[in-house]
Amino acid sequence: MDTSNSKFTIYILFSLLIIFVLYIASNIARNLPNGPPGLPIFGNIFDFRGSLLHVKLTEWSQQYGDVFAYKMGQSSVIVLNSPESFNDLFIKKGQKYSSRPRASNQATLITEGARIVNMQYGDLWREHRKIIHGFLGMQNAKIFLPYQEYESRRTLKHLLDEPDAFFQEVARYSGSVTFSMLMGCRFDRSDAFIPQQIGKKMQNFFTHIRPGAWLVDWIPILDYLPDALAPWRKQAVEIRRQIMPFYLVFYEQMKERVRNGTAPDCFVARVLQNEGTKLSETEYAHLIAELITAGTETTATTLQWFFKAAVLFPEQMKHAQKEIDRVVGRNRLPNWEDREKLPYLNAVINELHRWATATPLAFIHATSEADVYRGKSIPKGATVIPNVNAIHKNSQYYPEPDKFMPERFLDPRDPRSSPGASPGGQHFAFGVGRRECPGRHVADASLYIVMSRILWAFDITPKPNSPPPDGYSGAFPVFGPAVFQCAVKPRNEAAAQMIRERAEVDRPKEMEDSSIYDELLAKIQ
Ligand code: HEM
Repeated sequence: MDTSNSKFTIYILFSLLIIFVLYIASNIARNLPNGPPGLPIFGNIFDFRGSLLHVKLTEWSQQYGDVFAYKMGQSSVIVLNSPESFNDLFIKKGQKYSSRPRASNQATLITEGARIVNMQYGDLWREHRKIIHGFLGMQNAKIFLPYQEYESRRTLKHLLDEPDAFFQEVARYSGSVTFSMLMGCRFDRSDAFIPQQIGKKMQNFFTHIRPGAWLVDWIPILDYLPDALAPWRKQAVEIRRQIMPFYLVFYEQMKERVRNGTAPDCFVARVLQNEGTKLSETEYAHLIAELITAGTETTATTLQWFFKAAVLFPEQMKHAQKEIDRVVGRNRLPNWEDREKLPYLNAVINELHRWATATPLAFIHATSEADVYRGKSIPKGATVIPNVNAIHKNSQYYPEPDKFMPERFLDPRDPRSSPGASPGGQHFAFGVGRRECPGRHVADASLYIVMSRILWAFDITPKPNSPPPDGYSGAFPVFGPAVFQCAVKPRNEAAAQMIRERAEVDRPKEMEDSSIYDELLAKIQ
């Protein structure tokens, strides 16, 4: 090797050493919570290759404890993995921990800053949340009941006619409940076009707005490049163009019908008629997109997990069926009044949220002020991840976490309850604190009525030689089970007869059929 080459090598090694020392020193000076060591400049970016975020973070929680930090490029990410840290930070210090990450200009190009799910904590978020609460709050959620009641009977009929289509049918059910309320229209077929599209649009949307989806999210200096050298900006606008025209069809159509007096009585029409609502056109369109997506996908996914739980844990489902038969009898379907007499079924619903959490990381939070927690610094603007999955899968909080044990959610006075088997009878599937899911009461009622009736009417069993595979379908933040098959058979002929008799009666009011949108949607595909 000649001397100039060896001088160059020494120079490079020395520079790398300096960068490394500065990186370690800056981390020590920042006094972040401990966590996995990363690379200078890149942080832990390369640690996530080939693994799902919630799986990797749960692995790390076992190594680094209930509060740890890691680096994505220059940004700090704090991960909370225990009910105590959720309580201390999201609830007691909700003022500081209820924002969303600011890092992504890419996400802003896609959402136009108008989606509540990734809105900063502040006035605009409050305004959107107020409108949503008016629609979904505990009291208002009651106006959903007739739709849930009717659509759940339609689900029984569809399962009777096409038992293999249960994956699509639950998407139809939850989409139809949401659309009845939002748009005054419903879906009649399990393979209806709109619910399937909502699933696809949602995946495309979240894949590209989640923090870290783009390299520039983690290396913000790249954002100073002009448009000609930053093709990712054009890509973000293109993603918006793939998603928003679908939702704009519903918005524009309803606006027109409100104008000419032909709109059905529904939430979107009422919001558009309300002069007091202070949203811009863009915000309206995104609000509708948001509610359609959030209302449909999460509930549908939870119901897909329910079918999987039924296949894997037949004994627990038999217990629930026995309880339903005892309380309801075999001469009518379960109804709303039965709920308080069905503690085991309620425990099945809670355990379902725990065992297979549809949103395993809830949604990503960020700090709006700097803070100190357990002697460690949490910077202003840090990403904070509620790792619900790590709590739900931790045997310290839920012994034998892989088992489906509704007993952990029974009242401790119930002799069947397993003592100390859940922290305060709680799960965290809807998030906690100020960003907690505003749709949880609606979701809860949707799940109760359809699950109680499916268990009343059907036995769900494995198909010979096709056990459900492990793994997931979907993408951050909503994960369902990998597609599987099962047998869905009426428990007896009388149950099948009851399903047929009750399928069409007592329609809540004349709903439009979603096919009125088909022609408009076809134009934008
Ligand atoms: C089983 C069903 C559901 C699950 C598991 C679920 C779960 C969640 C979770 C984990 C969050 C994020 C909480 C956080 O940031 O900490 C959330 C937010 C949200 N959910 Fe749900 N959800 C469900 C149903 C619904 C329904 C039916 C609606 C509306 C019709 C809805 C509307 C929303 C909205 C608008 C937000 C954003 C709130 C904000 O950022 O302030 N969700 N949901």
